Amino acid sequence: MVFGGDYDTPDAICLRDYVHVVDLARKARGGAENITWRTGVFRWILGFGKGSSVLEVLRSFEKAVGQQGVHVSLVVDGRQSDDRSL
Ligand SMILES: O=c1ccn([C@@H]2O[C@H](COP(=O)(O)OP(=O)(O)O[C@H]3O[C@H](CO)[C@@H](O)[C@H](O)[C@H]3O)[C@@H](O)[C@H]2O)c(=O)[nH]1
Repeated sequence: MVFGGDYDTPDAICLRDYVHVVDLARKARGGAENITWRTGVFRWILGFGKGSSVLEVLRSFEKAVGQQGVHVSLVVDGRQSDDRSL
């Protein structure tokens, strides 16, 4: 189920700045190394710097596992109440 097909985006689907879990882990480790010599509260915002729609992510998934013949059927439903696109 894709939530919302009426966003002001190229394919009308909500955008997020998705980050690969390995990149996230690397940055988290880098951040942890940094705080060993600092005090206080720190906030890091991690992003790839490019938005991708839920639809693009699903199509990329299909392509990545395409040799197994995976196809994701999509149903576009209404937006989730508090969902906002990039
Ligand atoms: O079955 C699904 C699941 C998600 N989505 C959409 O995919 C996008 C990403 O959804 P989700 O993975 O739930 O992430 P966010 O909405 O970005 O929320 C995450 O990021 C928020 C801000 O950091 C946190 O508060 C939430 O707990 C955390 O889930 C959104 O547009 C959803 O509407 C769908 O279309 N279908």
